[in-house]
Amino acid sequence: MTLSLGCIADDYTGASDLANTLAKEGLRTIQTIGIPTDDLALPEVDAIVVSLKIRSIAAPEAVERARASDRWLRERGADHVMYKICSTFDSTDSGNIGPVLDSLRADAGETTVLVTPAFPQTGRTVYQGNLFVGAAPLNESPLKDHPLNPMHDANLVRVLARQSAAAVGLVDLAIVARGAEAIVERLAQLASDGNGAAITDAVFESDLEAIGAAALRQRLSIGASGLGLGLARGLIAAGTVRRHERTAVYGKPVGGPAAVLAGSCSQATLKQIAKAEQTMPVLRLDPEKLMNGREEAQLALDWAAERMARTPVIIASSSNPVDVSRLQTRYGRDAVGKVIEQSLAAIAEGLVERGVRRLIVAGGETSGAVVDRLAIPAFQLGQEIVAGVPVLHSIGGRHGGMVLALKSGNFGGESFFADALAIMA
Ligand SMILES: Nc1ncnc2c1ncn2[C@@H]1O[C@H](COP(=O)(O)OP(=O)(O)OP(=O)(O)O)[C@@H](O)[C@H]1O
Ligand SMILES: O=C(O)[C@@H](O)C(=O)CO
Repeated sequence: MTLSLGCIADDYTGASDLANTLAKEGLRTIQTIGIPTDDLALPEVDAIVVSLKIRSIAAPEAVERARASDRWLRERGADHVMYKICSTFDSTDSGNIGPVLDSLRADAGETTVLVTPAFPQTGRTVYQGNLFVGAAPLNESPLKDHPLNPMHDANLVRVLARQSAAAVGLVDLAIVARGAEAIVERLAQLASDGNGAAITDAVFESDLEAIGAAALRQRLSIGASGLGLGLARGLIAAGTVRRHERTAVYGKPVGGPAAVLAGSCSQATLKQIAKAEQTMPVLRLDPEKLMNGREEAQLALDWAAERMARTPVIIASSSNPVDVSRLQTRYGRDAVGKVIEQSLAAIAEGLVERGVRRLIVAGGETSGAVVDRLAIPAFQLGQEIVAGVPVLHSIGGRHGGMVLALKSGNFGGESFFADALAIMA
């Protein structure tokens, strides 16, 4: 297999978001969980998205995993590798976007790496280096209260410069609007001024097309699904890849009981749980009890077992920002995140042992913990549920065919869970 595009995603929901975009744009794409073992049979594809769980771990480990994935993708023919980050630039002053950028840039021998988290389909736009979530600057959006990486600065030139050893410049919208050649020229100018990275403005899909065409002249780019759209269109326009309609991969419906696990505390997920509560049973876990032992997870499984033959069930740890911050002050942010993720992963395993084969997970870190626990090696892309969230069909793994949806915390409308269940046969 010779890849036309290699991608590394810093979390699993982000990976399925990107894989969905690439498939929608006509690239035959699969999502792998980490670097697959040699014995995993993969179909012929144009792009692979290697999903990592490195957004919130220590920077040196994140760097090591990203570099290994980059080497694996390039050995399979990928001339261009995109590092997929969150469209809300989720990170802290110690990383991990900057440190990964520095190391992949050195490995690729790149001068100035193009960086843009813009994804207009979900309301993420970048203007004069400032990231907007809908109409709000990043630091005024719900991301200011994120449990793991609260975002307090919308100016990405500043944010990235705090994390990276490289100087960071800007390719502004006026240049982007002039097209790919103007972007390439600006990158060359930024390189000669000593910049190792360039935050790139984008508001419309046409901006992303110009950005994609310019980025393909380089070996490395960093961004969210909007950049993926630009790269995919660029590869097709250049004739490197032939456009493929997304094919049905599903075979027989897997059927059986269905469940939703939510660890995301984003406002979107909180609203989706509240809406679903009107039509299906929801168990709200007590996070304090989860911190203090295993019984809460066992009780959740017993609760689900009584109901799931009749109806899909939702089990959620999600809380509002005040309760999240109270728990974190008591036990520490990392410990809380980890314990709750592992509790939800244990519940997922128990549900699957009890026959669940259709599973929706809300939250990137949560999805990572669940998919790792279930040891699913890769996914083929199914139908899009909403922008950024596809149906995923497992490839390999010890539980046979499963259908999953890994929902980024902030994605989807209020009726997301019911909508997803309706198409996850
Ligand atoms: N009640 C709670 N109190 C504190 N932390 C919680 C609670 N429930 C879940 N968490 C933790 O909050 C974090 C949520 O992160 P996760 O990535 O799963 O969701 P998200 O950030 O909304 O999604 P995404 O990364 O896709 O945008 C996890 O580490 C989870 O364990
Ligand atoms: O880019 C996004 O917003 C999502 O794919 C994501 O990465 C959230 O975890």
